[in-house]
Amino acid sequence: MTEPDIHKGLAGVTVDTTAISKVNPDTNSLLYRGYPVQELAANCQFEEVAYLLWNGELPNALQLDQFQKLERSLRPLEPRTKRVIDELPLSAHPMDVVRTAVSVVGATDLTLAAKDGLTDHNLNLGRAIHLLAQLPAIVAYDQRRRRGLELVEPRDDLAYSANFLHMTFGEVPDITVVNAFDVSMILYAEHSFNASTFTARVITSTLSDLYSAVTGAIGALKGALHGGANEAVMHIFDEIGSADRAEDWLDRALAEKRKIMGFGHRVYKNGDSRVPTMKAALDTLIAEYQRPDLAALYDTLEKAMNDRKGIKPNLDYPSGPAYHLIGFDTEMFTPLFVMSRITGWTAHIMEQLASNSLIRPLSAYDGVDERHVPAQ
Ligand SMILES: CC(=O)SCCNC(=O)CCNC(=O)[C@H](O)C(C)(C)COP(=O)(O)OP(=O)(O)OC[C@H]1O[C@@H](n2cnc3c(N)ncnc32)[C@H](O)[C@@H]1OP(=O)(O)O
Ligand SMILES: O=C([O-])CC(=O)C(=O)O
Repeated sequence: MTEPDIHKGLAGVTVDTTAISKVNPDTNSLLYRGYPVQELAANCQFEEVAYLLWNGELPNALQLDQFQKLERSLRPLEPRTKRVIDELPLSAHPMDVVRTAVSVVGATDLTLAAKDGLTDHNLNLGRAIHLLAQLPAIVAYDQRRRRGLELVEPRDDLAYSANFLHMTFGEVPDITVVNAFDVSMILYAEHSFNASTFTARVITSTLSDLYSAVTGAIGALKGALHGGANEAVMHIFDEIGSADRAEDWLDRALAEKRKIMGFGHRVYKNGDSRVPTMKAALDTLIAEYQRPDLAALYDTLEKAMNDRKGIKPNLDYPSGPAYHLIGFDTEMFTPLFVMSRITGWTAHIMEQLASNSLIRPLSAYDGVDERHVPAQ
C-alpha cells in the first residue's frame, strides 16, 4: 500500500476556488473582487468594501445610499444582547464576549426556522448586514463597561468608523484618526482561506447556520497565531519598553525559541501586501499623538527581525500599535478584527453554500495496531 502524502496544517494545499479575493505572494498583491486593496483603502469607505465583498461590485450612489440607510437603522445594541453581555464577568476575554453576543443574535433569529431558513442567500445577506451593524455596538459597549462607563447610542449621521469611535469614546475623534481606523477595517476585511475563514467554510459545509459558522470563526481568530497576534504585538511592545532594548530583547526571545508575534505569514514569505498601507496609517497616528518613541521601537524591532531571521511583519504588526494609539485597551484589538472580517467570513459562507461540498479530509492512522479487549 502506498503511503499517503501528509500536508500538515494543509500548507500548500489548494482545497477549492474562490471569487472573493486573490492573495498573490509572488507579486505581493491582494485583490478584493479584482480591485487592489491599496486602491480600495485610498478611495473607498469600509461600507463600500463590505458591499463589494458581498455583491461582487462596488455600489453606485443609489445602492450605497440604500445600503448605508439599512446598516445605520440596525446599529442600536439589542436589549437582549446587552443583558447577556452584562451577565458576563469582566474576566472574560473580549473575544469570548463577542463570540457569545453573536451566538445570542443567532439564537434569537426566528427566520432560521423558516423553510430553507439556514441556506437562503437573501436571508444570509440580511444576517451579514445585521451582524456588520451590531458588532460595533457589541465591541464599543464591552470596551466601555470595562472602564465603568455607560452605553453610548449610535448616531445615524455618521459613517461606520466615525460612529463606532463615537460609541466607544463618547466623541468623534479627529478625521486623521477616523481615516486610519477605516483603513484598518478595509485591510482586515478579507484574506482568502485563512484559518478563521476556512473554519467558517467547514461549518457551513455541513449545512449548519451562518451564526454557528461565524462563532466558530471567532474562536479560530482568537488564537495568537492568527488574529490574536495584534493583541500579542502590543504585549511585546510593553515587554520591551523602548527602542534601545529591542535588539537584546529579540536575541533573548529567539534564543528561547519564542515566536515573535506580528511577524511571518503562511502565504507571504516576502512581506505582507497590506503592511505598507497600514504602516502609513500608523505613521499618521504617530504624528497625531506625537509618539516618535513608538515609531523608533517599531522600526528597530522590524529591522532586527529582518537582520536576524529575514522574517517580515504581517498586518497585525502595524495594527496593534495603531489601535493602542487610538485608545483601545489591548485585549480589545482582536474584536476590532472581527468587526472587519465579518464581511469576508459571511461572503465565504454564501460562496460555500452556492456550490457546497462537505469538507471532510482524510487522516493517516499512526496509532497502535488492531488489538482486542481481553476476555473477562
Ligand atoms: C492576520 C494574521 O493572521 S497574520 C498571522 C499573525 N500571526 C502571527 O503574527 C504569529 C507569529 N507568526 C507565526 O507564528 C508564523 O509566522 C505563522 C503561524 C503566521 C506562519 O507560520 P508557518 O507558515 O507555519 O511558518 P513556519 O512556522 O513553518 O515558519 C518557518 C520558519 O520561520 C520561523 N518563524 C516563522 N514566523 C516566526 C516568528 N513570528 N517568530 C520567530 N520565528 C518565526 C519558524 O520558527 C520556522 O523556523 P524553522 O524552519 O527554523 O523551524
Ligand atoms: O491569511 C492568513 O493566513 C492570515 C491573514 O493574514 C489574514 O487572515 O488576514
